[in-house]
Amino acid sequence: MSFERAAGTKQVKYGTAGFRGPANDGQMGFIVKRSGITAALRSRKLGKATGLMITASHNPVQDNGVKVTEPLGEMLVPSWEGLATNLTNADDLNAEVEKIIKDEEICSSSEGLVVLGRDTRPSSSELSYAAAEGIIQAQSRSLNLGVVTTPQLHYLTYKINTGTPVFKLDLDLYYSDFTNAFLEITKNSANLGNLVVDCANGVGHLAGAQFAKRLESKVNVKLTNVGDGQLNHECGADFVKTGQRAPVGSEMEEGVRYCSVDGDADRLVYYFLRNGKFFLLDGDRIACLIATYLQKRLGEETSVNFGVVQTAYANGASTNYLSSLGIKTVCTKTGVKHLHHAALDFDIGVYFEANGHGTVLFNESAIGKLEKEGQTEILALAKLVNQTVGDAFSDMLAVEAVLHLLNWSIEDWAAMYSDYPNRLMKVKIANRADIQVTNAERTCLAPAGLQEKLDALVAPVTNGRSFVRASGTEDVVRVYAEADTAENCNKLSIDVANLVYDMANGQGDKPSL
Ligand SMILES: CC(=O)N[C@H]1[C@@H](OP(=O)(O)O)O[C@H](CO)[C@@H](O)[C@@H]1O
Ligand SMILES: [Mg+2]
Repeated sequence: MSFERAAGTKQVKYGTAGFRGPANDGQMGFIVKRSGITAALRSRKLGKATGLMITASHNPVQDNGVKVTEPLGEMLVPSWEGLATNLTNADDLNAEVEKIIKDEEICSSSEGLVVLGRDTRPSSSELSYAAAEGIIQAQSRSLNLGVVTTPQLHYLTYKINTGTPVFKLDLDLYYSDFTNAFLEITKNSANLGNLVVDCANGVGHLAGAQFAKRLESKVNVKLTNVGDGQLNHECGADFVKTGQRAPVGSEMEEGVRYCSVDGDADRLVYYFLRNGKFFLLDGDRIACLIATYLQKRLGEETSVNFGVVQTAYANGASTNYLSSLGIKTVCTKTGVKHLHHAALDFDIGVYFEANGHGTVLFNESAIGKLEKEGQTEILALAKLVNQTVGDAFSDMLAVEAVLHLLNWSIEDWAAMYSDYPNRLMKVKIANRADIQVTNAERTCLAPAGLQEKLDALVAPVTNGRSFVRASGTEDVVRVYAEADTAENCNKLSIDVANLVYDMANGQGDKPSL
């Protein structure tokens, strides 16, 4: 694999999920190497360690990708996304690096530190050499964690910047922090029963095995899709959420809780058999479960300001459920960095994308108020969630803990509300940049006139809701529709998809179900 960029190579853009693409078309080597340079320069600029994760998450095994992490585990700041894009597309790499060093006033004698991790894809190991090459070239050291989940990389990057010495940085820190928090919260509980975890044939099986062993006294965890099949193929959180069905390898039984993580273990969805039928509990439900718990425990007199952050893809029934309880909700653009940012406006911000990516953030003021109000249980929960980023395993432990604390079965959780029938479609158009949106992606500005026509299609449909936006990770326009019945929902989504196809230079076959 070459780590150099050939002149004239097509331009790439650092997007919602960093850089992603096929692992074997000759591009990913230089993209990852140059991301190593970006992460190193960012580290030198801040005088703190940054992180670099090689993964393409839920994408097929042939793909790969790379993302840079800020020192406290957040996603790369937007201004540096632009620098990452320029650096990766530069014909003259040295000149671009010099330009960034000058513009960002990076001290020439500074040295960076980049915490490096990778998933289990066959291409990831070689790509980590590309990353290391870039990091060294940019006058920095790399600390290679080897094969880790994305949230483990974020968490350990955070740890190294908050006092843990490099020589003590170890995955055991991650496992013990979260298992200790779980054991503390559940110390008075009996065994919590059976939980089957689909590991998507990815890196999650390593984390899953550790948690299963460390928590065996409390919950009987059984792992499936542990690397014996193809990564993300007919399994994993994305497959289960999109297809609304169980992954391969799950002969589902009544009375058992099931969950799936994705290829890099930062997304989680639950499911179970309800009256013999598959029933999905997605990111919206996880957010609602945690918010319900917080509201019950905080009570009416609390000074803690908490709320839930969603995107337009959140099922309308979940938003209605939260507002019926008087819980504040905010809608942001798609992409966890937007949700994370909005969640910081609350003392306790619960944020989840419908697809199962999310976490709960507790700010300093929340911790102070919780201590004053004697909320030891919620303080224990704050230690159980990985606040750096969405983390499938920490979220799984949080769900298990909250169900226990509420004394709820998975049936009780499912009974919170009934999802409105919904459908997500993809439409291929000549240039997806032609679709311009605003209002947290719920209103389309261009092409001119599209929104008015879309409104006219939605107006007659009971509980109808629909919006369109260009994907940040695929070359498609996404069409979302919701309605009172599956039939109305299907019709609305097809109508809106055809509207986009007709008004925005649709390519290939006309959309159909
Ligand atoms: C509808 C949907 O699920 N969109 C996903 C998807 O983004 P798009 O911009 O829609 O391609 O990938 C993102 C990165 O994983 C994730 O944050 C987001 O929720
Ligand atoms: Mg992922």
